[in-house]
Amino acid sequence: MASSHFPLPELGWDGGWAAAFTEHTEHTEHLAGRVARVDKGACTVLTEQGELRAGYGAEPPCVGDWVAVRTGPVPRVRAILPRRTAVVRGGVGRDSRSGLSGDSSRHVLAANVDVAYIVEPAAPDTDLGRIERLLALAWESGAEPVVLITKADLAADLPGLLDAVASAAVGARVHAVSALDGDGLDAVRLRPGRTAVLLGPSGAGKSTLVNALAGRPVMRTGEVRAGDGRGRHTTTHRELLLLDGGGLVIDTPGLRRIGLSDDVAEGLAQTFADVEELAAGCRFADCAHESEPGCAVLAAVESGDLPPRRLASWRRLQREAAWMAGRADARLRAEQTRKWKIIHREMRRSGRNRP
Ligand SMILES: Nc1nc2c(ncn2[C@@H]2O[C@H](COP(=O)(O)OP(=O)(O)OP(=O)(O)O)[C@@H](O)[C@H]2O)c(=O)[nH]1
Ligand SMILES: [Zn+2]
Repeated sequence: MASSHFPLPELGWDGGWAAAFTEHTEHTEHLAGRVARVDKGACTVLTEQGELRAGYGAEPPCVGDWVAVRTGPVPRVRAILPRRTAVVRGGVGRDSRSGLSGDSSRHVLAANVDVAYIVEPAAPDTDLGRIERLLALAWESGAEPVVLITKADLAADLPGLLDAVASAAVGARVHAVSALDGDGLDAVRLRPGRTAVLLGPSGAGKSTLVNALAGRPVMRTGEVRAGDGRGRHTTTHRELLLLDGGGLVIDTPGLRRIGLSDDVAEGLAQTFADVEELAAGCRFADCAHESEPGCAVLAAVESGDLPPRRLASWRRLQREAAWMAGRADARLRAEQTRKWKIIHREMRRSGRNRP
C-alpha cells in the first residue's frame, strides 16, 4: 500500500506535535500521520512509511488532522491530536424565508492550517460580503487570513478593486494574483511545512491556483460556464496536497453558501474591527445604530468614512451568528432537559426501591 514516503517535518510536524503525540498515544508502535482526505468510513493518511488508508471510530478525523494510526493489516485511527486551528462552518443551509438557514451543528472544513486563503475572483463580479463572511470563519479559526483576488488579468480597474477589498478586509493581507500569467504568485507561496486552506466560491480559480503553486497539475480545473460565469464544481472533495516547493494546501470544493457556525463572535468582531471601534464611541452603550443620538457608527456613514454596504453586511452577519447561537442554545437546553428527565426517573425508581 505504501507509495512515496513523507518526512514528517515536510507535512508540518514539529516538537509541539511530537509532544502531543506522546501525550495522546498509548502504544509506542502507533504511527503518526497527517490526514489528507476523508471519505465515509476511511481516510487517507500520509506517514513516514507512505500513504495508507485507515478506518476511524465515532469521531471522524478532518483533512489536516494529525492522527495516531494503528498499523497492520487493517490500519485504524486511534487518536486525533488536539487541533491548533480549525476552520468551522455552520450546518449545511436549508432554505428559509428569513434568509437565515442552516442547522447549528459545526462542520470542520480544515484542521491545523496556518493560513486561510480567501479566494475571490476579480471578475465577473467580486462579492465583498462573501469575503467578509469567509474572513469571520478565518479569524475564528486561529489561522492567518489572507485575501486573494484571483483572475487579476481580467480586472477592469485593479487598483480601485483592491481599495474596495481592503476596506472589507480590515487587518488582513490582500493580494492580487493571476494564475494565467503568474503575477503575484510569489506572495502566495508557502514555506516548507506551512499549511494553507483555500476558501472561495466555485469557479474562483482555486484549483488553477493550486496547480500553479504546485508547478504541476494536481487538481482538475473546470471551464467556467459561458452563460453566467459560474464554475461547474470541478473539485468534488477536500484534499491536502503537498506542493513541490514545500508547503501544503487544502483545496475545498466551491461551496454555494458557507453558513456561520454558532461560535463565531470573535471572528466577526475581528472582521469588523473598524465598525466595532466606531460602536465603542456611541453615546449609549446599547446603541443599536439605527437612529440614536450620538451614534458614532451612523456619523461615520454620514461622513463617508464607513461604507453603508459594510454596516449592512455587519448587521446581516451579526444577525445570522446570533440566530445560529440561539439554535445551539436551544439544542443544548433540550439535551439538558432530556438528561434531567432521566436522572429524575432514576431517582424516583431508586426511591421506590428503598427499603
Ligand atoms: N483569466 C483567468 N482565468 C482563470 C485564472 N485562474 C483560473 N481561471 C479560470 O477560471 C475557471 C475556474 O477555475 P478553477 O480553478 O476550476 O476554479 P475553482 O475555484 O477550483 O472551482 P471549483 O473546483 O468548482 O471550486 C477556469 O476556466 C480557469 O481557467 C486566472 O488567473 N485568469
Ligand atoms: Zn451607535
